[in-house]
Amino acid sequence: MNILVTGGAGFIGLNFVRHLLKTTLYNITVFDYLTYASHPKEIKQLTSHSRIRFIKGSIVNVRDIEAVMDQEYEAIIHFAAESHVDKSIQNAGDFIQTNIVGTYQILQQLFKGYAKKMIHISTDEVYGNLNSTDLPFTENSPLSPNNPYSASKASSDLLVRSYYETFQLPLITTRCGNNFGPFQHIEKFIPTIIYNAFYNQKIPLYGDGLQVRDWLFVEDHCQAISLILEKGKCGEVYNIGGGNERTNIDVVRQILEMMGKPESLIEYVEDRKGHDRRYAIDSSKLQKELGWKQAFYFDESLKKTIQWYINNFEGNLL
Ligand SMILES: NC(=O)c1ccc[n+]([C@@H]2O[C@H](COP(=O)([O-])OP(=O)(O)OC[C@H]3O[C@@H](n4cnc5c(N)ncnc54)[C@H](O)[C@@H]3O)[C@@H](O)[C@H]2O)c1
Ligand SMILES: Cc1cn([C@H]2C[C@H](O)[C@@H](COP(=O)(O)OP(=O)(O)O[C@H]3O[C@H](C)C(=O)[C@H](O)[C@H]3O)O2)c(=O)[nH]c1=O
Repeated sequence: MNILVTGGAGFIGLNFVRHLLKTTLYNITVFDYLTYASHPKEIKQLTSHSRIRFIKGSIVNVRDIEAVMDQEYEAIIHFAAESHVDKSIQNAGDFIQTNIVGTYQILQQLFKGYAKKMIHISTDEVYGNLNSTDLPFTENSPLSPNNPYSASKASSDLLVRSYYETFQLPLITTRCGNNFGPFQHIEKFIPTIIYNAFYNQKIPLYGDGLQVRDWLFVEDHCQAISLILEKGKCGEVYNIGGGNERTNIDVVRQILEMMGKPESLIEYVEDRKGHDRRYAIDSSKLQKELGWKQAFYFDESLKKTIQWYINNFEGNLL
């Protein structure tokens, strides 16, 4: 059976491709534009595997997508996106193109019958901001995005919803929290902390550092997507959360402690514009309906992640 993974050279996509290789016998096509956030070397290595093929192209370009639609797929797992909030605040153009227009182009291909279903990978950021006393987001929470990245993802979610309702295309949406783990780009928070701490540089902490994120180890995320691929119901949305709410300052302190580095490395800097205060996810639908269970604890996964980055810094691999 064939699976198409868009954005399979990025952080979560690459982890997912490796997860599929380990746990299934699928033939996997990775379709990725190889932007700055991708891992071309890893992808090159993976293509030595007989069950992996790589096609470079953009989801915005119809010809590129058509080149990939040369066989039937059991499913498309759609990760490809511009993913960094700070970048979207500086310039939203690529986010509109890739996340909205790109998703539209992929949806259009589904009419041709090349794929039996598509899982659209989205984010809890589409639900917007929570106060400290609010209950975690459920799949029924209203969409209320606050930055250009999350607005572009919410737009793509609504397109997916409309293509299911209007055309009955076989579509599932997942919304997860902040992922962490190997292969995350250095621009994101946890890799930034590890990198700066490793090189004894100041660690920028936005605003008062009391913003809360709900952290999910990427391997738990991959396992959840596999389960949804196997048992998920078309037309549904599934939240995927780690149940690990932490303030940003606590995450920095924990990493510094694990790395044996001083708290004096922390530098409070200007806050992100439109900075969401808190995200938290209720994953009970996924747990009750599909039997999902997390396999990894936050502290152990964080240690593993730190070690992975240190190995890569020491080997000059990043
Ligand atoms: N990282 C997180 O914490 C997180 C949380 C929630 C949801 N998500 C979602 O998960 C998905 C993957 O996120 P990530 O963190 O792995 O992102 P990433 O930025 O690490 O990787 C994105 C990948 O998409 C590729 N890509 C970008 N534009 C493309 C285009 N036009 N055509 C084809 N490929 C293109 C890039 O080359 C890269 O390999 C995204 O849809 C993101 O919105 C991420
Ligand atoms: C890079 C950086 C970040 N921060 C703060 C900003 C946030 O409150 C938190 C995490 O930031 P990051 O940019 O890593 O992640 P989010 O903005 O929460 O977004 C991430 O999680 C969602 C779900 C996605 O969908 C995004 O794709 C993913 O990038 O740390 C700092 O204080 N300093 C820094 O240098």
